[in-house]
Amino acid sequence: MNVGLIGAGAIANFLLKEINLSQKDTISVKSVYVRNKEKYEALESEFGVKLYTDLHAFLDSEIDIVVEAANVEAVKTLIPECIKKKDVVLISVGALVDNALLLEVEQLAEKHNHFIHLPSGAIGGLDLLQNAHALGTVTSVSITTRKPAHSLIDEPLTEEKIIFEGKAADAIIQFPKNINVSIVLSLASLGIHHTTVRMIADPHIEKNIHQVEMKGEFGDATFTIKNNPLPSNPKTSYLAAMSILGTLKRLESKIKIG
Ligand SMILES: NC(=O)C1=CN([C@@H]2O[C@H](COP(=O)(O)OP(=O)(O)OC[C@H]3O[C@@H](n4cnc5c(N)ncnc54)[C@H](O)[C@@H]3O)[C@@H](O)[C@H]2O)C=CC1
Ligand SMILES: O=C([O-])CC(=O)C(=O)O
Repeated sequence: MNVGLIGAGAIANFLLKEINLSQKDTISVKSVYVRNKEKYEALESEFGVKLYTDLHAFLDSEIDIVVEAANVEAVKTLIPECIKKKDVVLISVGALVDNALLLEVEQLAEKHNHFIHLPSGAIGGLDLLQNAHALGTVTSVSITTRKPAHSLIDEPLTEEKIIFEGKAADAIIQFPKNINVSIVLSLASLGIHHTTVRMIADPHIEKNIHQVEMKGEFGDATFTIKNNPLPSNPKTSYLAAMSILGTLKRLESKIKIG
């Protein structure tokens, strides 16, 4: 499977390194869409990829699937065109808080017979949640996210501080780089207006910790994920980058688990 990447930041570099240099399987990154070619030209020789600044040339290059690893704005502006030509993997899932965009990409995917894959990112348990909601009987879903204070706010803290309490729909607007996980969690069951988010800035931790709680007719479940940060962007968890690779590997596999 040939991958076209959008973005050349922390997650994109993880994927370039792990897929093109370390992995010995059938996945390969061939093309990278960037806004500034000069800035990233070293990637071409380092990873054997071709850089593009023209979206259509990127989409017409030798790729089977587009992986977005940029930001919510890039999803809004680029993904509707991408989905007309290719399957897409999105990690800046927060963009889909915009219902008009969600409907647009869903309809385009239907019309052009492509798929939109939303990796679990920095959390887990989405398989369980979707199963538990197969009859529409999940009744509550919440996520408490605790991150190093400096990842979330500029204000210096000596003690932990709750910086957000409310619904996922509002959390992602206030923290578009930090709480994409709440939107994939929302899309997996109760939606952005019924999924509860609490965010805590903690000056005493190094990890990105997400606690997900769900209840319904199935029973209840709690997951705590203590993520190591990605060194090149500590706001982002290592697992979030890995989840894209996991999604790509599952696409290749003939046995689908979960
Ligand atoms: N779903 C999840 O669980 C998670 C999602 N994320 C999201 O993943 C995305 C990428 O994260 P990182 O790699 O850590 O961020 P980063 O800031 O290291 O890299 C983003 C890159 O995208 C580039 N970019 C921005 N707009 C672009 C555009 N229109 N076209 C091409 N390139 C563009 C930037 O120049 C930058 O190099 C962010 O939106 C982040 O919020 C991060 C962690 C978890
Ligand atoms: O990486 C994480 O721990 C979560 C994150 O930034 C996001 O969901 O946007």
